[in-house]
Amino acid sequence: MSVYKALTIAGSDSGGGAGIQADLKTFQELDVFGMTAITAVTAQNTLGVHGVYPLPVEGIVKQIAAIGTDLGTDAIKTGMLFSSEIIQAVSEQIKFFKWKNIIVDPVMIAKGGAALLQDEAVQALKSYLIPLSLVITPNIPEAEVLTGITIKSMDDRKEAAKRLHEFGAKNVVVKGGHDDSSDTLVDLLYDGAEFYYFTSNRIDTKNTHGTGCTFAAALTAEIAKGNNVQDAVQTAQNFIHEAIKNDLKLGNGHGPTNHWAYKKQKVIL
Ligand SMILES: Nc1ncnc2c1ncn2[C@@H]1O[C@H](COP(=O)(O)OP(=O)(O)O)[C@@H](O)[C@H]1O
Ligand SMILES: Cc1ncc(COP(=O)(O)O)c(N)n1
Repeated sequence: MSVYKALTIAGSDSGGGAGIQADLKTFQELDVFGMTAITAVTAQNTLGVHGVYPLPVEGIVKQIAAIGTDLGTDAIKTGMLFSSEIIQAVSEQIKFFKWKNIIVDPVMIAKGGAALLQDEAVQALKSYLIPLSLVITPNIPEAEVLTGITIKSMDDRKEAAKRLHEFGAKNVVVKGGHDDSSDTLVDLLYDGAEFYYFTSNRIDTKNTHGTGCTFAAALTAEIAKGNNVQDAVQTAQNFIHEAIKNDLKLGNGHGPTNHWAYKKQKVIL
């Protein structure tokens, strides 16, 4: 039996719904062996972020090197990277180990508004990490910050996707969760030649903590298993859809999604 592996380089969410915790749960559900390099510890729950504690860059580099010099990985997901120093160091490690299947979720702001990326680090994302990515998965506000394009329509989103491709991302997914103009939700994929539209029904819930992390982790797991980007985006959308639809109703604020739901529903079918 082949064991496929994925490494997540991201922040820890003590509440278990986003960050490293969401990534590991998603990898496990999709039959991929998960490994971690933690960039920052957050004190967080469904009500918000109560503290952010970045790790020393040396400690982050050592975690990545520990994977690179022994276990290896089939794909990497990056999430909360916090500072330009961390982004540079992570990018150098990715180049050093010649890793290719890099999925960049350009995490900037938590749902409650707390900054998970310093403002000056946006340029480092563009200069160092995005050019190494196989797929970048911004939500609409993140795509706006990265490109400077105000996104009001699908044409604006396509323009932003093209710009992100010019920055060096081989594939761009501009996710549609923040466009509440319709009940149909569209995640847009651009591969440098064509646009692909992945549609789903919008679910009316406040429990969307960690949706972006979970979507990108599912995409990473599918790439780790050797699937192509289009199929991986479709599975990621199916995974997050089930996770949101079958929410767990935990906590008093924006609750986590249900990482068990996709697999359970597949077993029942
Ligand atoms: N209310 C919702 N109903 C169904 N799917 C959703 C909903 N909100 C987000 N999604 C899906 O979750 C994923 C993350 O979307 P988005 O909210 O745009 O990103 P982020 O969580 O990074 O802000 C996307 O695949 C999107 O289609
Ligand atoms: C450690 C960490 N990483 C990422 C997010 C973004 O999650 P969301 O999907 O809620 O925007 C988060 N809240 N915490």
